[in-house]
Amino acid sequence: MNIRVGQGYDVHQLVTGRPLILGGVTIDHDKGLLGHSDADALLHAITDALLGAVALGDIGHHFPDTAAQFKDADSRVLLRAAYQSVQDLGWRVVNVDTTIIAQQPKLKPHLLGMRQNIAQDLGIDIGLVNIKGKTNEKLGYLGREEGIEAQAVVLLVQA
Ligand SMILES: Nc1ccn([C@@H]2O[C@H](COP(=O)(O)O)[C@@H](O)[C@H]2O)c(=O)n1
Ligand SMILES: C[C@@]1(CO)OP(=O)(O)OP(=O)(O)OC[C@H]1O
Repeated sequence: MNIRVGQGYDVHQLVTGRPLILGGVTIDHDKGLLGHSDADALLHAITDALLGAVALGDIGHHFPDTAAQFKDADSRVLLRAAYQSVQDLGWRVVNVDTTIIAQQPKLKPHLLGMRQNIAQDLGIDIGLVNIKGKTNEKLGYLGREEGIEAQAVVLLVQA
């Protein structure tokens, strides 16, 4: 059986006047993430993990932040497109494990919705998608609520 592992990371700045979107869920908060797209750091980390597992580069290579077509893009669309490229090479996701590092807000009430979105976009059972929320114990730029970081690991098997 052929298997592959992929790892992804993303961070976006938290600013006023932007919506906070993580895992495709819009979270009520006084600040949101800044980016060329909707700046969904969690979905970007998963997208990079998928692409990384099959040596297809990274999200910026496939969806450049210089391209007008990706301005304010829905990161679920980018995730699905990246996963299609992975599937076209004969691979499918076994499971996804992720961590979001956010000093605020509390993510726990939103995790189920995020998992549902990701499971739907990858066509897998929700039990194969995990999201862990962490503060940064008030340390550094994450602890000062200047940004939110996400990390992801995916396992693929040859379909
Ligand atoms: N933005 C966050 C951060 C954390 N949680 C939950 O709180 C637990 C404790 O977090 P620490 O960073 O203090 O270890 C964590 O395990 C999460 O369950 C959260 O929901 N949202
Ligand atoms: C997604 C893209 C494209 O809209 O823009 P951003 O929202 O800035 O996100 P980033 O994590 O820098 O990833 C790559 C970009 O090309």
